[in-house]
Amino acid sequence: MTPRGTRADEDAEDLDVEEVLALVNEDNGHHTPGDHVPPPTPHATGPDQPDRHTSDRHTSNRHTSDRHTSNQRASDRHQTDRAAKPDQSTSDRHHKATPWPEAREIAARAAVAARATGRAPVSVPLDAALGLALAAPLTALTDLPSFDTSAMDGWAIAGPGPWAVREGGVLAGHAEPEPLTDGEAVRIATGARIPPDTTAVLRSEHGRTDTKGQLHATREVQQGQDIRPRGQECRSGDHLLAVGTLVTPAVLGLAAAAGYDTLSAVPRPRVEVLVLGDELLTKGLPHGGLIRDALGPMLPPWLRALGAEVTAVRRLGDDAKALHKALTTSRADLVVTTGGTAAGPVDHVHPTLRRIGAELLVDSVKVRPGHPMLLARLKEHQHLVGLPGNPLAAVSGLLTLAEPLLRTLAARPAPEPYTLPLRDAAHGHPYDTRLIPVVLRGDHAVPLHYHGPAMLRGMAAADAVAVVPPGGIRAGQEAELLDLPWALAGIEVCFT
Ligand SMILES: Nc1nc2c(c(=O)[nH]1)N[C@H]1C(S)=C(S)[C@@H](COP(=O)(O)OP(=O)(O)OC[C@H]3O[C@@H](n4cnc5c(N)ncnc54)[C@H](O)[C@@H]3O)O[C@H]1N2
Ligand code: MOO
Repeated sequence: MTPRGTRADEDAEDLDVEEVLALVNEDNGHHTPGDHVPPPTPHATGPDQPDRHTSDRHTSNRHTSDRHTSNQRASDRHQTDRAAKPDQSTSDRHHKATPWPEAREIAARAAVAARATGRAPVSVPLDAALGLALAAPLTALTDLPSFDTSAMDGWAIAGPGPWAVREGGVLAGHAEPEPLTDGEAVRIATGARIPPDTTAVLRSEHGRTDTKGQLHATREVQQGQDIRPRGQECRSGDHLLAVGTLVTPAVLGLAAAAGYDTLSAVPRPRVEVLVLGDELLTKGLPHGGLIRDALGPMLPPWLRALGAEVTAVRRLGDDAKALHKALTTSRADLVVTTGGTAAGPVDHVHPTLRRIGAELLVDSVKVRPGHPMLLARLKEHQHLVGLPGNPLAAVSGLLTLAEPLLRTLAARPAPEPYTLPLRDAAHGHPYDTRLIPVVLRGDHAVPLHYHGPAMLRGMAAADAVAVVPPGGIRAGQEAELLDLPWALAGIEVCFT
């Protein structure tokens, strides 16, 4: 929604005065000749500045780093500058910005409330249940195995050998065979029912028949060997899986084996995507100031990988009326907008939310890129995530707000947090969390270049995203990592 020519390039985020100062402080004055460092100017943040360092809930060793301390000094200096010349509008925006970890918690909590009141479990055929969370425990509907089963191809035998071999044989799927008598054997296949009074199964490679047709064991036979007794894995009524278990391919297999045709599951949250911006093309090359829409193709599969059912992707241009109508008529659990979150002349998201009386739960986040992202409650069970238009900023909004919200609505388990050392240093923002695409190489994460807010080049090559706390991370220092939904499983099996 950026009217052409009205706004400076946001990639200049990397030249933000706060950050340049932080880098200066990190270097402790060791500049190479010709370094250009802008002089301190009146700072663009609000009077809550000193609290920022303590309000972020990253690991404590990061907070106590030298870098942090030097940033604190930079912050103190900014405080003085601000006192001399406050900027009210930007001050307000920074003042209300939510720390990154807290924004994620607010998104998850909003979904807990919506899920508790608004989302009944559904009964889903097995072939449609992949990726859903179980809404009822999986309880065995049968014994498994449901009959005594041969574990091997060979002979069912009764008593000590040699054995007289009965005519015919028993195959998997046959009805219950006639009982054996002592000294008798019958050919049997893996998975076939064990005849009553069988004492063991002799594998085909462990038996030989003599010229009179008598069967001899070529090694010692143990009572019950290679018989899978009925109920070995579970008895009918046994609890197999808990409520909330993610339905994976293996869960589908177990459910089928245990007798299920349908599963009671938490439905996928329905998500509608509204792509805003008159400047967007859906095909061909950029021309005449128009650019390709990168978010329309990227968001639906990403949202599906996060557990959503994408019910519609609509391109609304920069049309406040159309946005108002779309928001007031949507029946989705979550509306995701792209662009229009800032305060430009055609940024209609905030005015429209005000107009419809939506409650802003998060109104900008202390994260780079993507700080103008927002979360609003439209109705009791309906939320809106406003993603900034810059493509990597939109990814940041997905990871920060949409992921915890959708995961919680879908009742999926939270991923286990994990860290890896960064191979190279990652510069941080002085006050905000920074999200940087990384590739995983051995036991290190390697930060990628091309992570400006308008760029997807780094993210498209990434395995994960590193969470860089205020002040940055030194080479070799551990960084929290967020997995991308396809990185571990591969795109075809990320349960979309
Ligand atoms: N005066 C200020 N201007 C801006 C601020 C600020 O704090 N003060 N924040 C900047 C930041 S940070 C971001 S991020 C953007 C967020 O802007 P919007 O959410 O209003 O997004 P737009 O202005 O509509 O677009 C921004 C940028 O992204 C391009 N875009 C939009 N949609 C798409 C899409 N679907 N595919 C590809 N590219 C898209 C759009 O053309 C713009 O270039 O605001 C800054 N401004
Ligand atoms: O710089 Mo904005 O942070 O592009 O999201």
